[in-house]
Amino acid sequence: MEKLIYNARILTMNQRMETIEKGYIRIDKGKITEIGRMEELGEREEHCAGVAYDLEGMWVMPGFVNTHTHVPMTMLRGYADDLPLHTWLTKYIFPAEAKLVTPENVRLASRLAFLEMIKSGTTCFNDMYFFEDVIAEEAKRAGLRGVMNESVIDFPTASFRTVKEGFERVEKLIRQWEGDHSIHPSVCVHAPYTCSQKTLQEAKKLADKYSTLLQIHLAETRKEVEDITLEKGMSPAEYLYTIGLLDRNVIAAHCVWLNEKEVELLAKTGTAVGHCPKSNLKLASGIADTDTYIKAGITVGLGTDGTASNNALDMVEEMRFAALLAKVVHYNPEAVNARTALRMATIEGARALGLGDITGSLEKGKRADLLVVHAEATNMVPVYDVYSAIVYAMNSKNVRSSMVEGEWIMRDRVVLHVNKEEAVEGVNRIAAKIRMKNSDKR
Ligand SMILES: CSC[C@H]1O[C@@H](n2cnc3c(O)ncnc32)[C@H](O)[C@@H]1O
Ligand SMILES: [Zn+2]
Repeated sequence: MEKLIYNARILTMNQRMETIEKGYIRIDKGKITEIGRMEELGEREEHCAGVAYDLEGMWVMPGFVNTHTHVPMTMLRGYADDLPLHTWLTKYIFPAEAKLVTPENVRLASRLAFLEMIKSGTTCFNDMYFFEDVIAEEAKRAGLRGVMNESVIDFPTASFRTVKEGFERVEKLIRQWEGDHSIHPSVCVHAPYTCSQKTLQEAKKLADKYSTLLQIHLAETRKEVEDITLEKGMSPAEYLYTIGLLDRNVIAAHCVWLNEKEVELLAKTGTAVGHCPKSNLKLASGIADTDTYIKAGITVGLGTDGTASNNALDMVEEMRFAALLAKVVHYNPEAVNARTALRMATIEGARALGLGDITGSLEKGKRADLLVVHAEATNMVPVYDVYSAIVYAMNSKNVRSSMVEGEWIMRDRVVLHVNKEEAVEGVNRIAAKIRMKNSDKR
C-alpha cells in the first residue's frame, strides 16, 4: 500500500547532504518513488492511494547501518567484562559459546537484540555468528534488513564440525535467500589468527563466486599484530593483501592497528572498515585513527560489535563515541565532525556493506529505510545545526518510529513485530542456566 510522509524536515544524506525544511516522501512497494518540498506536493497529499502521515515537528532521516555485530551475543551481555580481548575470547567467550550456542538460544537472543536495535534506530546490520539461518528468520520477522554471515573459523563449533561443513552452510544460506530484498547472506571468516591461509582464500573465492560481501576481524589488538608479524613476517593487513584477500567486496572490522602502508593498501583495494569505538575502548584494544582512514579514501562505517564487549547495540552512542574519540587522536576538534559521523552511521555504512544503492540515504529509487526523530524533545533544543543536534545531543529515545522496505517496524516507540516479554524472559532463562552451571563448578 502506498504511503505518504509529509510536513517533516528531511535529512537526505545524499551526496550533496541536502536537507528539505518541509518535505514529503512518497513510498510504494518498498521504494522511495518521490521526495521533495511541500510546495511541490501541493494538494496531491489527498491523492495518496494508501495512508498519509503528517509528521509536523519531526525529522525524517535514513536508518542507522550497524556494520559489525554478533546479534545473539545478547545472551552473554555482562558475562565477562573488564578483560583484554585475548583472555576474554579464549578463556570466557569461546568456551561459553561451545555450550550455549544452539539454534533455540540463538533465536531467543536474536529477538532481544532486535528489540534493542530497533529501539535505537538501526534498520540494517551486518552480523557475524553461527546458525545465521535462524538469525535471518528472526530478522525477517522483526522486519530488519540484515547482512547475514555464517562465520567460518578453523575449529569445530556448535554449527559445523569442519571448515568444509562451515562453507557448505554458508552456500546453503546464500541459496536459501536468493532474491530476497532485505536478507543479504554473505561470507565471513573470523580473523587472520583463527583461520589458515587456505580457509581465508577459500572464503574469498566463495564471496566472489556469489558476488557477496566478505567480512573479517582485522588488526584489532597489538597482540594480533605481534603474533601475525612473528608468524607471517608481515603485519595482518599486509598479510591479507599478499594472499589476495583485500578487495572492494571486503569489510574489515576494527582495524585499530594499521600502519601507514596498510592504510594505503586498504584504500588502494577499496577494502572498507567497520569501526567499533566502544568495543575497542572496553577491551582496551585502542582507538582506530578513522580521520586518517577517511582522508586516505577508505570507506568507514560504524559497528557496535557484540553485547558481550560493548555492552549495547545503540548506534546513537556509537556515532557520538566515533566523533569524540577521533578528536583526541590528533588533538584536533575538527576531526570527524558531526556530518562525517552521521555519514559513517548511515550512507558510508551502507557503502561499506555494498548496499549503497539500496539503503543509507533517502533518495528516489532507494529502499525506504528511515527513522522519524522527535526534534522538539528537550534534549535537542535549540537547533542551530541538525547534524550537531543528532550527533552531539540526540539519544536513542528520540527515535520515535522506523521503517524498513517501506514497512513500519516501530511506531511511536512500540516495536511492532518482536514480543518484548518473550524476548526478555527467553534470555533471562538462558542466563539462569549459565549461572547454575557456573555455581555447580565451584
Ligand atoms: C566466528 S563467529 C564470531 C565470533 O567472534 C567472536 N567475537 C566477538 N567479538 C569479537 C571481537 O571483538 N574480536 C574477535 N572475535 C570476537 C564471537 O564470540 C564469535 O565466536
Ligand atoms: Zn566482532
